[in-house]
Amino acid sequence: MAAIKQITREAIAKILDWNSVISAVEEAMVNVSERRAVQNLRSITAIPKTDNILFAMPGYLNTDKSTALGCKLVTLFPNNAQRNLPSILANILLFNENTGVLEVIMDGTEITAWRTAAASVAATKYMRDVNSQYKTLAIVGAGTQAKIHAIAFQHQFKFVKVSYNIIWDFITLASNSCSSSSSGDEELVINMVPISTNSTRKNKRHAGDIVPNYSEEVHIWNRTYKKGEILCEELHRQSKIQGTTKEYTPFQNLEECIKDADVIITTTSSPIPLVQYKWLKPGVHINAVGVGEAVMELDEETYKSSVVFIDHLAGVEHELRHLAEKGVVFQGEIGSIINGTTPRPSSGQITIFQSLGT
Ligand SMILES: NC(=O)C1=CN([C@@H]2O[C@H](COP(=O)(O)OP(=O)(O)OC[C@H]3O[C@@H](n4cnc5c(N)ncnc54)[C@H](OP(=O)(O)O)[C@@H]3O)[C@@H](O)[C@H]2O)C=CC1
Ligand SMILES: O=C([O-])C1=[NH+]CCC1
Repeated sequence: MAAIKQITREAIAKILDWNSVISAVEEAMVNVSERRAVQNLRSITAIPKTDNILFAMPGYLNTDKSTALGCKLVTLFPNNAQRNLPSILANILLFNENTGVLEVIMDGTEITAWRTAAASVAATKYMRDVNSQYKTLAIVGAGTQAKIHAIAFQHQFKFVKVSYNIIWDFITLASNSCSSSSSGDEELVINMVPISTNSTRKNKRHAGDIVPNYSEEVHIWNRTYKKGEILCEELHRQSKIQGTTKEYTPFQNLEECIKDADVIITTTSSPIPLVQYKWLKPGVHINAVGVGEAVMELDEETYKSSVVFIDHLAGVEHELRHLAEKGVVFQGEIGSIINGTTPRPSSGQITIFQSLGT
């Protein structure tokens, strides 16, 4: 038998890019919904007297483009941060579908991180109106998923509101002479500011100059505030290197963090609800990503007052039975919105993508 090919985490990380991962995940979601992909219930082995879990996630795909028989094995060890290891570690095994011979073992840790964020991106794109404007993104948590979601969402949606001040020589704030327009996902707001009060004068700005202000529109709340602060600094540094100068703000208070958000992403292992319905802005979209034996990031009222879509119906019926028993209705899979068999929710409704994973 031929040697098993091994693909390392570093090799995988080099070839991932957002456009490819997002479109592959969207295609996978459609394949799941059209039952071209065989995705059985995953097995969950909870290790007694710990919070640790081993997931086995087998699958088979047979489409015009590709066939694959594989199994992802994932460990969730929530206290791994103390050991300087990721909480989620994954390996993917690929078999020859004619002989059953194991051909490839690839590291799945990076793929799991990117795939999960790409699924939330796809859900946000398809559950919301195509013309939605996104100004404020709030992320709950500051671990691996929080960081990769921040990067993926900035790639896809650009959540930063840019306002421009035009410097004037005279005081004129007549609103009909202010112009406002939008381009893409960014909002352009032109404010007229009398030059006598504009501090940029000492920097030799001239009347008529347009001065960009970047407002801080990515909010991050974390149980351990310091880690949220460190993540914000890291994301800000990275965006500066890329020349995009985005701002990320850490919050001490969760309500303050999420109350103005257009999109919220929850990425924690909290066993008690963090997000409360009474704090939410009408029409907000939530991607609920935290998953585990007892994880519950949104309160019951939020689920019951929202349109809830998921990634894999059978998996959700099995693993989130407790929510269904409380009356939470799962409307369908994201794949069925992407392929056009289910309409996207109407705007104004609070929407939730409850992610389980694959
Ligand atoms: N849906 C999917 O497809 C996937 C889901 N996941 C799930 O996403 C979640 C995050 O994973 P990952 O980012 O890798 O994990 P990390 O360990 O990197 O981050 C965990 C985050 O959860 C926070 N947290 C843990 N316990 C609590 C609590 N009781 N109350 C509030 N916050 C808490 C931590 O805060 P602090 O810094 O204070 O410790 C930290 O911000 C997990 O539940 C995981 O199972 C992961 C991959 C795929
Ligand atoms: O998709 C995935 O790999 C996981 N979902 C929940 C924990 C791991």
